[in-house]
This record gives sequence, structure tokens and C-alpha cells, in this order.
Amino acid sequence: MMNYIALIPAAGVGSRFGASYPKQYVELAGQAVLQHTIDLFVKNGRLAHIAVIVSPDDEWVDEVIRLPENVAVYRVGGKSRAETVVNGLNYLINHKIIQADDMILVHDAVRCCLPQTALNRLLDTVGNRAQGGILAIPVVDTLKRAEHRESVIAKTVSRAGLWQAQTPQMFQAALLQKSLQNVDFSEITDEASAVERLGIAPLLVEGDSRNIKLTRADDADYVAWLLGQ
Ligand SMILES: Nc1ccn([C@@H]2O[C@H](COP(=O)(O)OP(=O)(O)OP(=O)(O)O)[C@@H](O)[C@H]2O)c(=O)n1
Ligand SMILES: C[C@](O)(CO)[C@H](O)COP(=O)(O)O
Repeated sequence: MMNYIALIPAAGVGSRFGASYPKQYVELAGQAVLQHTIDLFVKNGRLAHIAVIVSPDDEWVDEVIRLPENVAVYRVGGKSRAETVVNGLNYLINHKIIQADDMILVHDAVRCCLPQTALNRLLDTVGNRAQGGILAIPVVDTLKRAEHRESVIAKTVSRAGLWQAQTPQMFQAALLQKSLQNVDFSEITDEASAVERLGIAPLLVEGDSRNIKLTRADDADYVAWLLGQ
């Protein structure tokens, strides 16, 4: 029987956020960002296992994070997000914690405001479809390409057909593992781009503007406000 599995890469250092420790451990609305993210998958109730992938030398997870049933921490994070994902996936498959045909939902630890409606839409739309799929939202702003060296506009770029990728990104474990073999991790900023390289077209499923990624310090107030809603 196929299961839905959440894989949460949480081995980043948060350089753009600029705190003295990784942003997934920053407390917002009463608890760590990563705890909010774990709790939303637990609350959903449709995930058989929730795997949190942290750095081998993580100093915070044991102190800060509660692990409900079905949640486990794996200390196999890598130097890039893609390396963290493939290390986590390899560990889960090699240790028979998951099966090759399970559907893996890779979700940034720092997208802690993912609404249940969007998560359920992804699960219901992608199901166990072979090409997988991701949450994304259509671009709404006018897009400008900058001059190569200066902060001036070179041209306006059509936004027709452009979507902003969010997470979760949902793929069969075996396909995701294959897509992340023999790749330059620095070129892979999301799972879908790796799967696209195999000639597969993942589904675009309408995400939610509240599903923002905590990236810079000035995102924190908005994220805390969303968490309080
Ligand atoms: N080596 C890495 C890098 C990132 N991530 C995770 O990937 C997600 C999205 O990455 P990002 O927002 O870029 O986080 P950081 O890499 O921590 O931030 P920055 O790029 O500003 O350093 C986060 O949950 C982050 O912890 C990871 O697991 N392993
Ligand atoms: C996966 C992602 O969140 C989709 O928008 C994004 O690509 C992560 O990028 P980052 O550079 O690691 O923040």
C-alpha cells in the first residue's frame, strides 16, 4: 500500500535571515518555526511518517523540538537543500522506513504557514500520479529584467504562463531518488526542476499566497501574524 510521507529539509543556516542561529529554530507565535511546520503535517492526519532532516552537527533540534508520534529526526543534512533532500531520501529508503512507491512531500521547514486547504488540494490532485506535482501560484506582478550591471530596467518580461514554485513538492520516492542522482546540486533549487530534467512534466496545483518562505528578517512579523490567525 502506498503511503504519503513528509520530508522536511531543515539543515539550512539561514544566511539571508541573519540570526545567530538557523531561522527554523526562531520562535514565532509561541514556538519554533520548525515546530509549526511539523505540527501542520501532524494535524493534517494523512501522512504516515514525517521525516525531519537536520545537519549532522545540529545543536538545537533536541532542545527545541517536540516529536509527536510518526515524526522522526534524521541527522543526514547536506551542504545544499537538494543534497539534504537526497541524503534524507536515501536514508529512508535504505533503512526501509519508506517504500519506493510511497509519495514523498518535500516541504521547506520554513514554510510554516501552509494552509490545510492547499495541502489537501495537493494530496487530492496528485494522489499517486506518476508525474507528481507541486504547489505554485501564478505570478501577479509585472516583471522587469535588470540591466546586467546596473539596477535599471533592461526590459519588461511577459508574465503569461509564469508560476512561482512553492512547497510541498510531491513525487514518488523512486522517481525523486532517480532525478537527484548525478546532478550538480547547486543547479537544483527545487525537486520539480530535477524531475523535469528526466523529461517529465509535473502538475502545477494552485498554492496559497500565505504559504510564504521565511527568508529575510523582515518576513518574520508577517509570518508571526499569519501563524496567529
Ligand atoms: N543545506 C541546506 C540548505 C537549506 N535547507 C533547507 O531548505 C529550506 C529552504 O532553504 P532556504 O530558505 O534557502 O534556507 P537556508 O539555506 O537556511 O537560507 P539561506 O539560503 O538564506 O542561507 C529550509 O527549510 C532550509 O533549512 C536544507 O535543508 N539544507
Ligand atoms: C523550493 C523553493 O522553496 C521553491 O520556491 C525554493 O526554490 C527554495 O529556494 P532557496 O534558494 O533554497 O530558498
